[in-house]
Amino acid sequence: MVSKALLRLVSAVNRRRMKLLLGIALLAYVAWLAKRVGARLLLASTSEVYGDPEVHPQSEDYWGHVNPIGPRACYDEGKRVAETMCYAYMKQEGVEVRVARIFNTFGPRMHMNDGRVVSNFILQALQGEPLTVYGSGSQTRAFQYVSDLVNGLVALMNSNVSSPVNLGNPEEHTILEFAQLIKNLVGSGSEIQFLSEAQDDPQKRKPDIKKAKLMLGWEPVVPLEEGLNKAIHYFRKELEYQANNQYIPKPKPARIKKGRTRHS
Ligand SMILES: O=c1ccn([C@@H]2O[C@H](COP(=O)(O)OP(=O)(O)O[C@H]3OC[C@@H](O)[C@H](O)[C@H]3O)[C@@H](O)[C@H]2O)c(=O)[nH]1
Repeated sequence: MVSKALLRLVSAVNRRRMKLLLGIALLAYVAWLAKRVGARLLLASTSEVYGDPEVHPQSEDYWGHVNPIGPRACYDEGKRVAETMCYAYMKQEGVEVRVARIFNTFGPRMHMNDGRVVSNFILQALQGEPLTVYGSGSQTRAFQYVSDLVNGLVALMNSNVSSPVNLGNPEEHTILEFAQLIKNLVGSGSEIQFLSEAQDDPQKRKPDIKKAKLMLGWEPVVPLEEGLNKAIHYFRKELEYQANNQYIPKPKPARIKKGRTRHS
């Protein structure tokens, strides 16, 4: 009876809400398991907990600015509640937790269908397709290479820092600058196509990594262009393996406001 009702509930929720519910249920299970076996728990949290920030750059003591009913809310609030649960388990059950707030990360072996800006732009540039910039492209991001993140996570797990720590590369660029950089690195003749802005898209994002530097002795070492060249090499090879070489990443429609497409 209960399981039928649960099945109906699960089938009624869409994928995003499902992710939120399953994420919370899984974390509760993992935290319980960590307590049982005395393990240290790592939460891969995110810069999305800061939402569309009113503080710049974002340091760990900033509480964030998230729209709780917007299209990003399931992800953002899911990660926020995951942090809440970790610290409740730490205080009440004595579970050791480490919380990494991970900023935009990229590198080889990203999924072709990932949908995030790095893989979209590289795949579009490699195939001579327009690079799809959402909104004016004046919003900023700071991208870290995957090996820097891995080193940061290892340092965090080996540390005694139980409060949240930002892991990201503070080199900040507008998305338009980023599109032009990728075009140049690929040597692509693609045009830049401006699409409607994504709803609740954070307008500025850059990690304050003073805490990671001081308490973990960590900072990113891979320059943006070097990391991008490695990612470009990877995607070029992947495309060669595609049967028809016709894969074109599509902008994520669910997060784009309805409106007319503009061309540069
Ligand atoms: O094709 C695209 C894709 C994205 N964008 C823009 O590029 C920026 C970055 O978008 P992404 O989807 O790559 O990533 P976001 O910064 O929005 O969120 C990300 O950041 C933190 C992680 O935890 C999340 O998993 C990830 O979604 C946004 O401003 C977005 O609107 C484009 O202009 N064109």
